[in-house]
Amino acid sequence: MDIPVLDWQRFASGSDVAGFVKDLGAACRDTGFFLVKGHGIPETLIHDVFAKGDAFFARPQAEKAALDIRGNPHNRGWACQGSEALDETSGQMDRKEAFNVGFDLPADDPRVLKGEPFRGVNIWPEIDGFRDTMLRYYDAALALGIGLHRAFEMDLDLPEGYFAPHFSEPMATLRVLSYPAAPDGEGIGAGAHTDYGSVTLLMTDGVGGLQVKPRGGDWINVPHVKGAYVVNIGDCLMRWSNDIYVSTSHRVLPPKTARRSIAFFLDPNPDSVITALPGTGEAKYPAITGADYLRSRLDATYTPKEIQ
Ligand SMILES: O=C(O)CCC(=O)C(=O)O
Ligand SMILES: [Fe+2]
Repeated sequence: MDIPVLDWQRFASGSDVAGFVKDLGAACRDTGFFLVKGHGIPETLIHDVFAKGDAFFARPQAEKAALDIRGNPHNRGWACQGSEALDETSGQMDRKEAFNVGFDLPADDPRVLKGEPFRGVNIWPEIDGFRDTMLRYYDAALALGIGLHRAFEMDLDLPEGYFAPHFSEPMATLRVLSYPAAPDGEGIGAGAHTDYGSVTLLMTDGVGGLQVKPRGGDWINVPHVKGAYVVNIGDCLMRWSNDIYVSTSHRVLPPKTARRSIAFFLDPNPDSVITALPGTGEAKYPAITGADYLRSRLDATYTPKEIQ
């Protein structure tokens, strides 16, 4: 078992579409983890997201607390140290903090006014260029995630464009993460979990700690390839593909030196109905909307603690 490195240019340039789709399909069935290089997202943009994240995490607690995610019904804002346990069975809280940006809508959007699930406005710290950088990155990562679904649809023998209407206004979340140095090695950076959505695009700063546990195997380190995304299949796509693709458990060990990462979780539109894709056989799971599925998973992750 290994984690392959796939070159997106083989698909995007049209030079080796069939070969890329075959390799991608194999990875999605094996561990659901692969690295993607040649993605075309500018290094400078990635650098800027890290820098804006650093600037935010360095702000005083009181300022960050005004953006607390626990007061936000739409999964946006700041998740402080000790607010989350990705492994909700471990009794251990994750040693990390994070900031979430969701699908951006104006305050007067009718869905926002009606309070539809996951249809909220983003909340922003007062940091020059923060909003603009995050939204530019959000759009670039979304385009790549949608592109990957074009390749999934070829691999799964779906009609061209099958996934597009499910990702027209998706519940995608951009999340910048900061893991403090933990030289004591105690606890966990991010507890063992599978991701909830369709696909996750993860960029790290190269500090180690991310591990994956293939089915029937032991924990292995995810290799770092500079500039490449770590991409993994989430539970929603596993369910949607009727278990043809797999999501795999992963975790982040407490790092010796401070570690940062940028996760982009691509979930479908809230009202997308997730039911076994055509041609995948008898459905193993009942149909569920994207919003109901994501909500059920998020509720398990956050503690019911009140905001202090
Ligand atoms: O920070 C990382 O490297 C991975 C984080 C992760 O797996 C998650 O937030 O779902
Ligand atoms: Fe994850």
